[in-house]
Amino acid sequence: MAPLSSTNPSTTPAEPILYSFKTPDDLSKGLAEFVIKAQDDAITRRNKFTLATSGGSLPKMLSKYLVNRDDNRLRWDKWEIFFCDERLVPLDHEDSNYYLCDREFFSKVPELKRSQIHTIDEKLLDDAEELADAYEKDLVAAFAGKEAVRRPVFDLILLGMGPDGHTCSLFPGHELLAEQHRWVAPIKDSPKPPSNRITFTYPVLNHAHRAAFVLAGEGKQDLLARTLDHPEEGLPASRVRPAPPGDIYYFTDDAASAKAQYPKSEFKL
Ligand SMILES: O=C(O)[C@H](O)[C@@H](O)[C@H](O)[C@H](O)COP(=O)(O)O
Repeated sequence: MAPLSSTNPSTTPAEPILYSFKTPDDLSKGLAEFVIKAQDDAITRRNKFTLATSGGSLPKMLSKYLVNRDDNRLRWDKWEIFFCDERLVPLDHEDSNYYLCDREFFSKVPELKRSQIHTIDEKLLDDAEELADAYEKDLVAAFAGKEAVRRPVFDLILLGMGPDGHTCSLFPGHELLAEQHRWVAPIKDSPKPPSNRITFTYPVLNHAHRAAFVLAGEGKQDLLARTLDHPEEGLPASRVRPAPPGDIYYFTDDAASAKAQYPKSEFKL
């Protein structure tokens, strides 16, 4: 695999790196190794690891080989977790991405404190604008360092991809695809229910150190081929191209990558 700490010296975003694993289980194993490497790099650099996660099928695949390890490689106390998008429902609602991630992942890691997980403010559920602004302020606070924060630079952003090519809550043809200022935006007309959500925007996604899509199963074949082989279509997912020195990865199983012509890279750390 390309070295995670490699710097891309040009101003053109790096080309996507596609890893295809034989089975979903192999994918989960590789993903866990990748996350641990990203964690280690981040801790070496800044003594903390900032991760943003999505909902959907991702949390389950992510947690499989990260929880219940006996090798002490995970430095949970250094993790700071955000959500790439969130639905405007209470945190104990089945539709909540936090709820899903907690069920599949966080609750299985007793070392992870609730204060390390940045959830939406439930008091603001009736006001999507205010809620998005409040979540953006959380980002500003978390990324404020010695230098003024111009963009939050996540160590790792983990993404899913919906059947229409959406990622986070950025949907094809939606005006939010053009958002250049807000880091977190409300969306009141999400075609995927529930309709009220907040989402990271491209200014956040495209400034990450590394972003990675995770997709498994035959159902993703056409979508992955469209995204990687036809970026000119401009699907929301293919617009995730972090600025240098950022990198973009695709973690798939062989079923999902079967139709993509895009070259696969050998996965090695
Ligand atoms: O809140 C959401 O709706 C998700 O964050 C969403 O962006 C998800 O990642 C994709 O829809 C892929 O979902 P699957 O992994 O279930 O296909």
